[in-house]
Amino acid sequence: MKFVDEAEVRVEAGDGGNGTIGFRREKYVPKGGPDGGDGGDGGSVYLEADENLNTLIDYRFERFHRAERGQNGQGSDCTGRGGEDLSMKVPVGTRATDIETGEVLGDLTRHGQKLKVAQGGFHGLGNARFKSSTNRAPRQKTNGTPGEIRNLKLELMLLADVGLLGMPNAGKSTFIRSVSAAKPKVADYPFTTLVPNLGVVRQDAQRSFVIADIPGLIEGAADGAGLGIRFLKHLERCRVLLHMVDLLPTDLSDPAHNAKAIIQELEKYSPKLADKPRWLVFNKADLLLEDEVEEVAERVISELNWEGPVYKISAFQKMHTDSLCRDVMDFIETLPAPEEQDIEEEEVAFKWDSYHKSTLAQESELSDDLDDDDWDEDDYDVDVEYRK
Ligand SMILES: Nc1nc2c(ncn2[C@@H]2O[C@H](COP(=O)(O)OP(=O)(O)OP(=O)(O)O)[C@@H](O)[C@H]2O)c(=O)[nH]1
Ligand SMILES: [Mg+2]
Repeated sequence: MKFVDEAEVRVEAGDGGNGTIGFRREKYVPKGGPDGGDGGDGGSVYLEADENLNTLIDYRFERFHRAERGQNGQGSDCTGRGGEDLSMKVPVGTRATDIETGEVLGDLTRHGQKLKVAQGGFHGLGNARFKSSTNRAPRQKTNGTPGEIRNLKLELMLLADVGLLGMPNAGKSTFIRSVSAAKPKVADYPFTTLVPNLGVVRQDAQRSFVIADIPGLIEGAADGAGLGIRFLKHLERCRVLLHMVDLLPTDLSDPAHNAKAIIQELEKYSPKLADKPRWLVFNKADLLLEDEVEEVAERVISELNWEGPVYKISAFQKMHTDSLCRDVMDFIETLPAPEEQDIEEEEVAFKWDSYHKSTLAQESELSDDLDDDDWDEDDYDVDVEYRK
């Protein structure tokens, strides 16, 4: 099955219910006054992060999602029922973007986190609301406002602490197999990995980190060569990148050249990603004599002008992999905790926010302007007494 990490959906919040015009008509209660109730608010649409999901594939097949409309108001001051909200479950790590505006509405990074993506319409006001000292029998009401409609792009960003970067065949999947319980396919041909894999590396009962294995990059990836660079977005939130360099590529290509190509593609894709902490990891050290490993590594380091951390491992034979993981764990722990973005239940800009205020303000200006002569014959000199 194809791994789906992107989906486009249309979300429609419910419209607000309309207000209604009504007057109390009851035996022995002459001129009972206005009693048209307000409508109910329309339901909003939310995304909710669920750690039990790991793909957006369902949203490929079900594109339309609608929350309930608010009911209209009724007589006897009955307010219409509010529409039910709609909650759409998405995997942790999903980002929602408005396709029309390009605005990122938010990232769902924690289980249970909710993000409002379409605001339900506001309820309309019943005529009882428009009663004032100058207008005892108002015939105004307002309609509910339409619910928001958005076309959303959902993208699943894998949340990994560590990202593996490198040419095809460098041994990225072999590495994640040896240090975690993840078992991605490993084979001696390029582009074995077609979809990103995540593995959890456990140091001890309390300490662990998540590592992401993504498909290999090749020269020209930024221009679409190979599988392109679209998978690099999975590394955007990693804290450290491990750049895996094959010490002895089977195609006899030059490790230094390969390493440079990867760095260039990375810089082309995103300078921000290229600025992330990055460690150089030479792999397949078991294929060479120790001196040869040193020699190749030194040459690559000097050609890259590399000054960062360097490791020489054999993913296959688990040589020095434990110490690498220990260092990664320690490094992650020294970093400040990732900023807790307080985006829970974040309100998205809602154009109707001032709707009620402005209609009521307008109406009260209007009724202030009314002369006594304009009074409806239903009007009273005394306040209407409401009795049931
Ligand atoms: N001798 C030796 N072979 C290794 C080592 N690591 C990986 N290999 C071999 O190299 C080949 C490629 O390994 P993968 O782990 O599939 O490489 P990859 O980087 O995930 O490749 P793509 O998924 O195609 O990008 C396989 O035949 C592995 O068995 C190692 O440390 N030593
Ligand atoms: Mg692989």
